[in-house]
Amino acid sequence: MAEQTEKERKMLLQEVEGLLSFISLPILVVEKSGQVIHVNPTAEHIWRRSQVVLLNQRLTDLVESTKLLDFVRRGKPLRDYPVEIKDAAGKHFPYLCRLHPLFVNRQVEGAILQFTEQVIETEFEKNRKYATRYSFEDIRGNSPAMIALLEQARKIAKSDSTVLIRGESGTGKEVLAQSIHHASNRSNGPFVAINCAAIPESLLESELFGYEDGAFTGAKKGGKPGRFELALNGTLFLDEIGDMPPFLQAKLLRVLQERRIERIGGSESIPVDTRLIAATHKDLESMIVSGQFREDLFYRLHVIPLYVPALRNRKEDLYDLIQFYMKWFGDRLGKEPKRFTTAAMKCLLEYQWPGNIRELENTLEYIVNLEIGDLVTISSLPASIRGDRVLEEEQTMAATAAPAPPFAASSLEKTEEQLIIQAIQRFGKTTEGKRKAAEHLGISVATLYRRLNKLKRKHLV
Ligand SMILES: Nc1ncnc2c1ncn2[C@@H]1O[C@H](COP(=O)(O)OP(=O)(O)OP(=O)(O)O)[C@@H](O)[C@H]1O
Repeated sequence: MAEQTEKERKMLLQEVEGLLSFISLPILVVEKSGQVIHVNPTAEHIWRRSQVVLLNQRLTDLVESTKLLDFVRRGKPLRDYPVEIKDAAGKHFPYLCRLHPLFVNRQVEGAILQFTEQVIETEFEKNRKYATRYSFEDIRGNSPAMIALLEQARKIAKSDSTVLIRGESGTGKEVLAQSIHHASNRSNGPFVAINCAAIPESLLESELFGYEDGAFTGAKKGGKPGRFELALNGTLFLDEIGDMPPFLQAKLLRVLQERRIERIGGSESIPVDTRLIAATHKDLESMIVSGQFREDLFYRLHVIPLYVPALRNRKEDLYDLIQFYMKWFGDRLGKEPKRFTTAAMKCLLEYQWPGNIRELENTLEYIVNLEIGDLVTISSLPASIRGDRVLEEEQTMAATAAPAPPFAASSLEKTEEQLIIQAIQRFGKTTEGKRKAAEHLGISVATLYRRLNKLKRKHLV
């Protein structure tokens, strides 16, 4: 009988070992005391110790965590509990631990622990993170300025020379940079972007060049590659280069000259195989004169200069872009495209668009979201765009609805007076009422007060 039980126990042990060997994540089985009693081959690989050595270890020798052993003893199941594993060389690596407690007669006897890498991304995730969203086909615009720009950009896409893209904010500089990468011989490599204005100076250096283990207080264990390294065989997009601090301008210049980098706190010189595209909305020439930007760096970057025109300088493209975004947001939000009154369209076409395509995109998203039926009038446009023009449209609409009166300045004036009187009757004469009336009419409060004073003089209000 005892012989039979012993045989079954041995079989069971072999089954456990066999099953564990099929699992590609590192597994430790521990007793309540923390003594390791089973490991799988992946664990040997992760801890860089043989099975025999691991079986003589205790959990606290292998995993850095103040609480894990306590959880084992209490039989507490865990999912994604952050710990650090310690390898034979004493290096620490962040992992997430899953704990499955083992009970016999309701008493905790041990646990199965499974570990998953915490920060190391899969190739798929890496590629998705650094993939481009845009290609030349996505860039809309048939104005002569855009046609010339796109022709030039397509021509230089295949070369490895540094590109400097200039243009106002929101004109599409990053879209162009991505399209160049997409059409280049490096399109299978990553497109890594960094905004030099958005990252604090103190972090920008380590983000760009990376660092070695222990390079500074707070540095991640094991070090970290910088964006230059991440962009290997791909393109590095340095956005807002005009905001790069002087000491980094000097460092970047050296990298461009030597095509090698060194991580902070490291001594190894790493070759840089990445194409550089820089962009800025700043006037670098004036910055050179005022000593804020290095002239030598400017010439290193200015190998292929491209200029993206502001939207107000390519008004030929506006109508098409408005229709495009109306349809695009309509499709995305499941809404029918709306029509514009002539005056509303005129207003959009005459507006100066200081925020360029980004502002246009936001405006169309706003309009598509409005619950106003299918006709967009001036009063549905954002106040910053319609300005004082709402009256103009209401007058035109009133004029088309009623039999056309003989045009006279006085009739226009009367319509305007009527609209103001109606708005005041509707919202009231209080300060809040006047504010609402002004908003409804699409004019500033100051303009409303001026008009009301005039009406008061005529004893109409
Ligand atoms: N030609 C274009 N056709 C369609 N959409 C465009 C075009 N150019 C830009 N866009 C859109 O405009 C928005 C702004 O583009 P992008 O971020 O490339 O501008 P930018 O010039 O890099 O801005 P910033 O200087 O503020 O970083 C993007 O959301 C993009 O979808």
